[in-house]
Amino acid sequence: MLKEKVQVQNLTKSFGDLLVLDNISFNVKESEFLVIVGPTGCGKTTFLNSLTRIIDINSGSIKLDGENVDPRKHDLAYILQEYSTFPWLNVEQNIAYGLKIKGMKKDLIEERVEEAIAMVNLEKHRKYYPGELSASMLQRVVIARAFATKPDLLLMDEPYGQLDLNLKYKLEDELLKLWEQTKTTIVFITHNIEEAVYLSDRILVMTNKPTKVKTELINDLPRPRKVSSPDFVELRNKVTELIKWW
Ligand SMILES: Nc1ncnc2c1ncn2[C@@H]1O[C@H](COP(=O)(O)OP(=O)(O)OP(=O)(O)O)[C@@H](O)[C@H]1O
Repeated sequence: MLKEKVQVQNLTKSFGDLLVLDNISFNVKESEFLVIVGPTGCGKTTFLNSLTRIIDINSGSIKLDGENVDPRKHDLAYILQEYSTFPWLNVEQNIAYGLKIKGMKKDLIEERVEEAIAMVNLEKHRKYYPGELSASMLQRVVIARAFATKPDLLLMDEPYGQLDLNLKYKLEDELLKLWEQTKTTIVFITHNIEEAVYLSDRILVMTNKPTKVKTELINDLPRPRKVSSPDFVELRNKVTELIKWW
């Protein structure tokens, strides 16, 4: 039995009179790939900001490994839609940045950077600056930087939302490979139902605001998944029916 890594209990958040997150509870198991899907404006960002304590919540709790989540204590890695590389740092330096901030020793930083560069096949581009890299390479730098910290939890908010389809598929496959290798616990938020079915172990479907967990679906389709297989299409249609925010 895998242990519960994240426990969200009765999480409620409002801005003034606007109730955004309405008594949300769910758990994430260690090494699980959880995908959250929900309508635009349902409070994804509010949820991520609550998790990382950027904003205060009204009530409830978010626990990581049994303790109240605390970015100073826990290693939380974020991958967002915007490429958040530092243009004045090269690939190696970008990957090392978060490790330096954590005060890690130089030897360990070098080891982690090497490992991460190899994981995403950026050996030949280690001295390149972001302005010299393609979109796919930039995304790999961001991924490498996140995995280099060996995070307790990796949070991904629509990371591939703006990429063209072929590139998106390629990066999704790379992400799955890294996830399988590292057994990282991932919470991935998306509007894209096909992406949710392709990636997830479990899908959490959220309602419109005030947002609650509408339902959850276990996704045990065998990997690698084929988007055209009947089982895939059936699950995709099921999630689509459940969401129907349009
Ligand atoms: N600081 C704030 N003050 C007031 N209202 C806010 C604040 N932050 C978010 N909101 C409101 O909370 C609701 C949820 O916003 P949030 O940005 O979390 O949604 P989202 O699901 O991330 O949106 P999208 O799907 O567009 O990315 C919105 O109605 C938004 O206007």
